[in-house]
Amino acid sequence: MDSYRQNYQEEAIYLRETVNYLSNVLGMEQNELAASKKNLIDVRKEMWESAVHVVTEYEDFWDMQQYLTEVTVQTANVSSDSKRLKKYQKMINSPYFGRFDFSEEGFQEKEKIYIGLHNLVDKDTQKVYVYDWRAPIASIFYRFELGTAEYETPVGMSRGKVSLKRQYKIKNSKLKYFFDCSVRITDEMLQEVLSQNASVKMRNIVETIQKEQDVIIRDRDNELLIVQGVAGSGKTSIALHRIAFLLYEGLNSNLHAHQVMVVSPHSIFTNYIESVLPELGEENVEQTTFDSITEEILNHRFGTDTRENNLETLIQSRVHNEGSIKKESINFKGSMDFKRILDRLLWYYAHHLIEFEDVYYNGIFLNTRQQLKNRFLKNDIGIPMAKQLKKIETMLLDKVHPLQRQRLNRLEKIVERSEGHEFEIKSYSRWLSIKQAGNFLRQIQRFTKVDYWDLYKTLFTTPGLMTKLAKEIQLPETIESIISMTVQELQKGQVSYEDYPALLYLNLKVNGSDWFSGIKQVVIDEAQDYSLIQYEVFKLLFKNANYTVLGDIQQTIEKEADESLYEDIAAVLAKQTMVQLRLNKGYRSTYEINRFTQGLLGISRLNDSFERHGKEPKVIYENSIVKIDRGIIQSVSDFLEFGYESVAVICKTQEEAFQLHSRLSKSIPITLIKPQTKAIVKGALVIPSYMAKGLEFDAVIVYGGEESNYSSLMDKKLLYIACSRALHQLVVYFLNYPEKLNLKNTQKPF
Ligand SMILES: Nc1ncnc2c1ncn2[C@@H]1O[C@H](COP(=O)(O)OP(=O)(O)OP(=O)(O)O)[C@@H](O)[C@H]1O
Repeated sequence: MDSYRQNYQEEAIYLRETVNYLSNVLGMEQNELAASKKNLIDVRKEMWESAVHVVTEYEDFWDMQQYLTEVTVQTANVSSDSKRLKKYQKMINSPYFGRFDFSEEGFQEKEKIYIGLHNLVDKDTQKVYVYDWRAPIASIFYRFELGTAEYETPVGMSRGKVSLKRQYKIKNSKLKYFFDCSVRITDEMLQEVLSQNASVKMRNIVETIQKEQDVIIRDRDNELLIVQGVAGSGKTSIALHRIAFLLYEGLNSNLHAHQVMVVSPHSIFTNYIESVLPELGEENVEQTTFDSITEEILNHRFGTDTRENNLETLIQSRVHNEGSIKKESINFKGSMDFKRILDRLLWYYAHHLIEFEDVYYNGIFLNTRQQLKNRFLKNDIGIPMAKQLKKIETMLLDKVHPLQRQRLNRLEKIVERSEGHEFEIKSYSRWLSIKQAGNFLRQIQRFTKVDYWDLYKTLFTTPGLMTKLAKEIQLPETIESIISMTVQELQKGQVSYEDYPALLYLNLKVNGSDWFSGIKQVVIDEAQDYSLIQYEVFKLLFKNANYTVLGDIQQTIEKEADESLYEDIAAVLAKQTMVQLRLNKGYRSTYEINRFTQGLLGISRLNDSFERHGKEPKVIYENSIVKIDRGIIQSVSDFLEFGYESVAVICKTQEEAFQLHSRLSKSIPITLIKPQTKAIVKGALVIPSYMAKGLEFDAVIVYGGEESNYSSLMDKKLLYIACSRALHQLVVYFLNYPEKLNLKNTQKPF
């Protein structure tokens, strides 16, 4: 018998043993779940039949409480039993995907380590059938070639030798094939995974995690992990696998899914990634977008301007002068300089703009204005301003309280003497007393109430205040235009999108925040899209959290940014330990598409890309829109016919997408993706470039329009983002020849 067949037989036997054990476990788990469900029903029934339904005495309450506790315990049992059952059900289809043989230093025996989605251990014999991919020893599989290897254990590094690495394809509990990979996880498996169709949901990559990705996933030493990764390098996938890893680790350190927050760019993205963790056997974590944080904390006070609206305005108005002021305004209002000005505004307000008054109650002296001011400014423990002022208000009201009683007595005497209220002396006096107390409260609230919105308006509407506060800070040359643009908007009662982070910052500084204080881990994807003030807001919101921040400088569109952004982010978040890592290899697109997209940005030294080959991208230019439309319709039909499941026609703006969709939809079924869209569907769709960020499609058709459409650097980045969404095929349509873009592979000269 040749060695492959012999190995095959051995592997088939091991798989059978594993599946048999799993089937037994599944049977037991099913029984346990059935038992715990029955217990829950019994307890509920007993509670309904025996416990009192109306609590009248303390004993009733006690009785009820005991039932409720029992119901809670049984519900938790059902939930954990069904979670375990699901885990094993998922495992039985494919219990493991990899193996390596490891001889640990100091031990004779060679261990066969099988790696799968979860641990599988025989409770009686302690035999480990499968190790969870997140277990410390499993890191060897992802990081080491044949030969010496090491992994971290709670008592230090453990070293040894790897003598075999093997990968498996197991489906429906049957071994399809396996192969040995002497160097690293072979490209063969990765080729197969990457050549599949794109899905409307992101998938897990646990079988093919690459070494450099594994380093990021398993980092435990740093409170802040920053990753710069090129398009398609796996940043989002890794972020999610990292969460799964941290939750696994968290079994000991008590990290739970509800303590993890993923900040996503938009709700389509939220929907796109939400199945990965459940696929990995973990509960879904909290997800939010900056826009929903804004809405929630600012309590819908300023309308509903969204990031998408803002981008749309910015991209469309670029050609006009207001575009550049708008851009300057966005840059300035998101900068650390502006944050410093806001800090000074808060200081200035506290020291100069709160008009404390001497306080009397019915002629009785309570406090001088100076006493109140001193008390307010002596804020050793940094209580937020609004809370500090509230304390002063409470102190004054406490002083007034006993005086109010005396005042009521006096009022009763006065009312008694006056005409017209003989039969309502008490109630009328009380009414007078309440009215006077209200007046007193309004009087002190002239200085104890502070509104972050008033503060912000003051900054822009008080002549010279911005310059005064900006001492030694370099204001933009266009500051006067920015101020007058802002004042005009404020006068119309409008608040621009770029004002939101500053308003949030002021709000959180003035009122304090306990909104997300329970969050222990924060993942910020598309990190390049947030301004430094937004990071200041994150820092105030997620005070007690560690951060994983992932971005790609090449995909920045609102502002000019370089890699110093990451240093700035690190400075803002100010964590004790941090590391910055890079992912330079793109996995999403074919080699040809990768080369093309990088050429768009004029990158001379091309980033690495995984060598999966496909067709060269095409650039087609036509001399009329009608011909372009006809071409797009043909391309969409060809791609769908070929078997691609997702074909995206990417336009620069929403406006363009809308127009194009209304023309195309007369000839083919095609979906328009709008800012309100919550989820991507299969088939053909039209989508604006900035909404396609983070997503991917089998084939991408870029509607280029006029060449001038993509002439500025920001536009080129939009084009880059659009093109880098393609997995297998890319076509770009232009109206007339795009001279300046220096595109290769142009076809169809007319
Ligand atoms: N190790 C891997 N094994 C299999 N697939 C991978 C691997 N790494 C990345 N991929 C695939 O590459 C594609 C891109 O991954 P992902 O979206 O996470 O990249 P990204 O860096 O966030 O991209 P972008 O910045 O362009 O949005 C996905 O289809 C993902 O499944």
